[in-house]
Amino acid sequence: MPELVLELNGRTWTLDPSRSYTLGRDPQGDLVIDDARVSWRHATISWNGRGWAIEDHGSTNGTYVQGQRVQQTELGAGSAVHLGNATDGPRLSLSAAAGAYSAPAAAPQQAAAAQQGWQQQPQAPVQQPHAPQQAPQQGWQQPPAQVPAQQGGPRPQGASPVHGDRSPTTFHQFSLGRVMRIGRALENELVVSDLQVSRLHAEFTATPDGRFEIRDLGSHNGTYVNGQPIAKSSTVLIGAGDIVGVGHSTFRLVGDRLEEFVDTGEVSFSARHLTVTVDGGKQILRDVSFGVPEKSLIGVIGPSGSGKSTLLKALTGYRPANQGDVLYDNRSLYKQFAELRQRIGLVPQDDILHKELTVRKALKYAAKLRFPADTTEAEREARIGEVLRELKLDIHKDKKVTALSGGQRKRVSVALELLTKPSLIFLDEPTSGLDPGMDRDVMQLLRGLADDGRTVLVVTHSVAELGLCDKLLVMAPGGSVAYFGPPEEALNFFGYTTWADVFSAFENYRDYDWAGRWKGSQHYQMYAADLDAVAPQAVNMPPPQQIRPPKPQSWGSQLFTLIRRYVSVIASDKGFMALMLVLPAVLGAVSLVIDPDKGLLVNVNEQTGRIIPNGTATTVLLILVVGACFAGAANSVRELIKERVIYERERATGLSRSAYLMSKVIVLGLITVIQGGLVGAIGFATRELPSEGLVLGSMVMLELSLPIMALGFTSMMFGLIISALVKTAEKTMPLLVMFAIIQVVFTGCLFILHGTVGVNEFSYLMPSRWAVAAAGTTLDFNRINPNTDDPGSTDPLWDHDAAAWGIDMTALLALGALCGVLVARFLRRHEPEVMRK
Ligand SMILES: Nc1ncnc2c1ncn2[C@@H]1O[C@H](COP(=O)(O)OP(=O)(O)OP(=O)(O)O)[C@@H](O)[C@H]1O
Repeated sequence: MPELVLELNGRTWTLDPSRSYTLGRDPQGDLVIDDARVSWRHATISWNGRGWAIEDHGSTNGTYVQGQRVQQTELGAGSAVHLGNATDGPRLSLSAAAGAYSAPAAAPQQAAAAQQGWQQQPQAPVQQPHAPQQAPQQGWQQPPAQVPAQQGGPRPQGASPVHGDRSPTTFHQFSLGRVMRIGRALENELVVSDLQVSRLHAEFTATPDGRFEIRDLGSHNGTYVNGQPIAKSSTVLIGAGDIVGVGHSTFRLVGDRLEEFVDTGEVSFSARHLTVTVDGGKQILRDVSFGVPEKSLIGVIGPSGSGKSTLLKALTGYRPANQGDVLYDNRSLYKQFAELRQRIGLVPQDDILHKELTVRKALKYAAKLRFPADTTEAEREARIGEVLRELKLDIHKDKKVTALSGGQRKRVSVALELLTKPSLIFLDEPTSGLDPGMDRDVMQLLRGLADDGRTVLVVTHSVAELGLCDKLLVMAPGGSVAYFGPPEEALNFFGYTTWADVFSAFENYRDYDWAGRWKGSQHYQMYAADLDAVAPQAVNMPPPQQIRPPKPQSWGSQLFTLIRRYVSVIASDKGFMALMLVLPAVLGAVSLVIDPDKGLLVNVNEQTGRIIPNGTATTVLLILVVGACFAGAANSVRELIKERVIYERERATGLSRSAYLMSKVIVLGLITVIQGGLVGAIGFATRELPSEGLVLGSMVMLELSLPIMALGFTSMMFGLIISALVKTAEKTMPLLVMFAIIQVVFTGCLFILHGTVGVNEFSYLMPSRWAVAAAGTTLDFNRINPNTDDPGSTDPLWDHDAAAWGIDMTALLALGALCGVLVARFLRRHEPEVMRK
């Protein structure tokens, strides 16, 4: 095979045709060219079977042969190539090798290069793919060869890079007229061992007329073509260059072969010109660009309000930037959000765990919600075991999350995100509130995660362990970049000895042009200039229906899991359970002290035949109604706010809003209805009641208790509204008290509402009004509590007939349903922006 000798800056390499060579500023590349005009991964030189060729990887400043910018061209002895500039960019001269290729010959050159400061990757043994065997009768073939996905591996002829300059992991050969099914199950022609993939996920068909199709087989996590999801069970034609995504794998057609790329996490990541503008035109993130190679840990620091959280939201797509792009493995995150979102893990500042559960249970429910419905319990358990071992949590797995230290708890949050093997992990202040030892522990954990083949970005306030990061991004007031580069050079860059000084400078010179200082620096030239050279572009996200996350589980299955998890959480909190019983019992019992010997019947003066108002009945009903209102609302008022962070994260991973809400309504509804029953049973048990009800005949006590139970339910729904509206849990208590007092006022027991224009109509919005009315129809409230100001006038809501009882109950429950609709709307406000559909 013909070798080529490459000469650059007076040094020479004998190129081996069995591998390719990456050129660029990336220290991990084969030929490292430290020139700002050269891109991080600029180009690759490889033997294509016929000759040597150079291929540009979309470099900013271009690759030039004979003064012409080239994308891909063949090279021969005597060729000269300039990188970054046609005339004075670094020049590669190529000449024929003197003798036949011999592997040892390369070694001394490598050693020499290393001594001279040139970094070359050790020449890892690379398996050359064998010529694929054509076996049409057998249909699809298993891969003829496994090629390690690493830089510098051989690339098949004619293929252009899809994922940076990574090489395909595997090739699959196929023949016309055959079908190749992809899935997790062993019976597929192409088995993908990835829990994100359904057992029978999709199938490629090579039609007899030479076209190729991909058909989704009703997969849980979706099949994607060029980052866009295809409809469930639909078929789409694919052509050369189209990328089909299935779980962590992507496939591309090259001739009659299918190249498979498996995302093992070792992918590059960059942000270009990210700018976020809020209503009113104010920019809160300004032109942020940075990029890192695979396996990087990036620290982000900056003073309060410098846009760190905004940046995190832009990078994760939670709140996409208005301008710029985020490139994941050279693919646009925004354009291909539907597919790439599944590769992102986000650990918010607050723990995304139910603290009452044990570590294992918390992970079990998370896995059940995030993995496709067709994963078995054993598969999920196995993955949980792997993650627990990886994060050294297996000894704590049966402990409740509350019993763990802050650092361990953070580990569990990370473990939860790692379940689905994300390649990019973002953490928002994971060490806030931790002592210095735990801070180090968490940062070392992140270092390990990056080293194991992931890109990890951590926003932090703690500067003690920044040295563990590969790169540091310092944000300046106003949301612009003040520095990006190695952490050890950062203080020097700012000219201070401590970070406290740097932050003081940010504070004292808020209007200083920190971004201008950064852009005028050498560090900028070295670490960000080439990313910035691409013109900023406006963000055009696909329509919301295309970026909706797939629902790995059906609605019913999500609901079932959520109910089980919620019941587990409640069951593990014995104090709460006891309170739920004691509260209605006490509220019911206090009504017994009110004129204990008096009943709830109409008082008629036997001599005169006139009706005497029965104050005991109105007071008892008032107390029971207030008890039910209070118990119902108190159950739910903290429910959504305390789980908001968990909800936000789970919503981004495909949780259904309505399934979530319904799980709360069912569990809390059941609890409040039982509590209402208890309040009614205690309150009415010792009282003299009418002998016949209007609807349930002799079951008068039940007929009277049903409005109390329904009131408990509707009050619980009001509580959920409060919980969905407030920003902090502390605000719920005053609102709960306010709600209960308003209910007292509008019961109709304290003053006559009927006939008071405006007030009466307003009272129709109050659940207590309808509950008192429904019980009042049975007790005949128009006679128990007659309108003395306007004798003879009666309240139609209190009419002593079954129809009035039915209307009152319907109105009460309809109010509850209306609250449900409102809660769903308010919940939407707390979802990642891309989820608000
Ligand atoms: N939706 C919005 N509308 C208007 N201004 C906003 C909005 N979101 C954030 N801001 C403002 O943008 C700036 C950056 O906010 P951001 O939360 O990203 O800062 P931060 O660096 O994360 O701060 P901290 O360290 O305090 O969390 C702040 O001044 C904030 O008030």
